[in-house]
Amino acid sequence: MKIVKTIDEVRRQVKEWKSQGLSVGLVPTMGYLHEGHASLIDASHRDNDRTVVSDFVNPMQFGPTEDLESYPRDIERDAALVEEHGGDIIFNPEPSEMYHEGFSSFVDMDVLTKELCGLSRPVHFRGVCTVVSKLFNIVQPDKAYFGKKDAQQLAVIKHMVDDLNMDIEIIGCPIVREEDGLAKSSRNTYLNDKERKAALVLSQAINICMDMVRNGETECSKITDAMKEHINAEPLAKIDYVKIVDLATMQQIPVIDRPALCAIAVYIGSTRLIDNFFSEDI
Ligand SMILES: Nc1ncnc2c1ncn2[C@@H]1O[C@H](COP(=O)(O)OP(=O)(O)OP(=O)(O)O)[C@@H](O)[C@H]1O
Ligand SMILES: CC(C)(CO)[C@@H](O)C(=O)[O-]
Ligand code: BAL
Repeated sequence: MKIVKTIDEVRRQVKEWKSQGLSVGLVPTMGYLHEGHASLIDASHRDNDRTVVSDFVNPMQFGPTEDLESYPRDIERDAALVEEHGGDIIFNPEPSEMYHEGFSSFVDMDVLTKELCGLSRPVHFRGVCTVVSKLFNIVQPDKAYFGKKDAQQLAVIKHMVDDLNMDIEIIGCPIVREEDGLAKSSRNTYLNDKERKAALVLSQAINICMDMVRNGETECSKITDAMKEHINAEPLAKIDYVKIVDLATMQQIPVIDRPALCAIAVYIGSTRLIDNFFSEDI
């Protein structure tokens, strides 16, 4: 398992693999890897001959008041996890390698990026689409793996690949949770003990939604009201959004009468966490 810092080196390696007829999977990450990332690496290792894991805290997807500087980083620990799960390369570029002086080309998207996280993080998806396009161009994988935890991101990437005719299969992988239900996330490390307990309101609210849908409730406002009531009872929690949207467009719907996504973002203290549930997964 190699840690690679330059675009040239990744390209040389992937070309060599492809000349031998080997298939290549890509797992894009921002590092500080946990079992959620490990599940994506496992899936890629199962499906492909070789797996590239990118490990890059992408400055372009952070707003000016967000946590770019404090985002946790530990490349040695990440390398051990990637090796353990059968990854072949970690691509860990410096920002200057990805964004050379004079960089001025962007990949942006309308509609899907204007709801949910895109409302609270207006520059976020332009940064994600741009860096993921670059990673796709650098690695040219057969398949790329994304977690359903970032459900809107997964929908946006699938849409981008379709719109721009990128010849890459996008695989969505299930959310990996802590034993008590909290979705695993690198940002969970920001939580103190009290906040860690309070953070359970996210998965509990998602469970409320799942139970109501399982019991036949289709009226979105009834479901989201029950979820909001539960979250608002926790003094450390502050709702960013609790919404049910059309999975294809990310626009809010009044009734669950098509494949839908229930998505939430909640501040626990100053840490913003997300969770969700795909109606199709019931
Ligand atoms: N709990 C999880 N289950 C499944 N996939 C996950 C999980 N957490 C992250 N991923 C996926 O891993 C990929 C890289 O995500 P990222 O490096 O941002 O990790 P993260 O833990 O989501 O970080 P953050 O705390 O910044 O949201 C994304 O496709 C993301 O959806
Ligand atoms: C896809 C991604 C690696 C792009 O920086 C990031 O948004 C993430 O970690 O989900
Ligand atoms: N997993 C999404 C990366 C971000 O929050 O910027």
